[in-house]
Amino acid sequence: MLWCKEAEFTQGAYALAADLRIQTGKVTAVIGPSGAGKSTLLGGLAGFVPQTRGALFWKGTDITKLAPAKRPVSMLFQDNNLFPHLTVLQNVALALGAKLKPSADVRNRVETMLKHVGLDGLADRKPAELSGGQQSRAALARALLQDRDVMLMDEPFSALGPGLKAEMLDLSVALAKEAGRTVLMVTHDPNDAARVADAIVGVSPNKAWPPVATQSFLSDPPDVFVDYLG
Ligand SMILES: Nc1ncnc2c1ncn2[C@@H]1O[C@H](COP(=O)(O)OP(=O)(O)OP(=O)(O)O)[C@@H](O)[C@H]1O
Repeated sequence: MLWCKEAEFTQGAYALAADLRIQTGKVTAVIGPSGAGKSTLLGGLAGFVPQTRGALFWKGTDITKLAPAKRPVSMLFQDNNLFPHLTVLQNVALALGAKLKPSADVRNRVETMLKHVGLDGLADRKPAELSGGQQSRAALARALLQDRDVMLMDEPFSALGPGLKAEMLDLSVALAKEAGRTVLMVTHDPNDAARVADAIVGVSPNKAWPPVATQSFLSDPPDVFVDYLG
């Protein structure tokens, strides 16, 4: 379980309170109005946004003070964070702490993962030689190879067209589940949540609410989200 115990995450003048528990191995969608604090929540869990109150536990271990790189968390962002001067192989191999000339073993592991995400044969291209969807796949491969228990997705596919966005979301969730990950994904689309999420964390200004089963949240939303869901 990922437990935000009476936590507060703060960016400048903005503070988000979160007192909630996320179940291990489940997919949880994070939804709520623009500017409410969804990215703040994920950034706080990843350790990029300062935690100013409370504690954060993963499977009973206090990770509140751990630096981002030491947390059991991988993150997929909208900009993919691929290094333009590195090949796909080198970018993805970074997940394994590999140097610029990966060993044969690392190359094998990366190429197997590239096959999983549909990038077979593209290991030696640079990011600029890939389509937007292929770049997303490379970032997904890197996040999956990182082998961290929790995968945070902050709308990584929102720049893609609707069909590809849905396909990438489904692929990410399927592969993350296969790898036994716990997934938190920000989305603006309740249909995404309905399709892939077990539960929904609603974020209203300054507060992230405890998760509610997806169907209950969508069919009978908590009062504070009724207007947002329309
Ligand atoms: N670096 C920062 N410094 C100060 N305030 C910030 C910073 N980043 C975000 N904020 C503020 O924190 C609040 C929450 O922002 P956040 O990006 O978490 O919202 P969001 O729900 O993810 O929004 P969106 O759906 O538009 O991406 C906003 O009021 C925003 O202006």
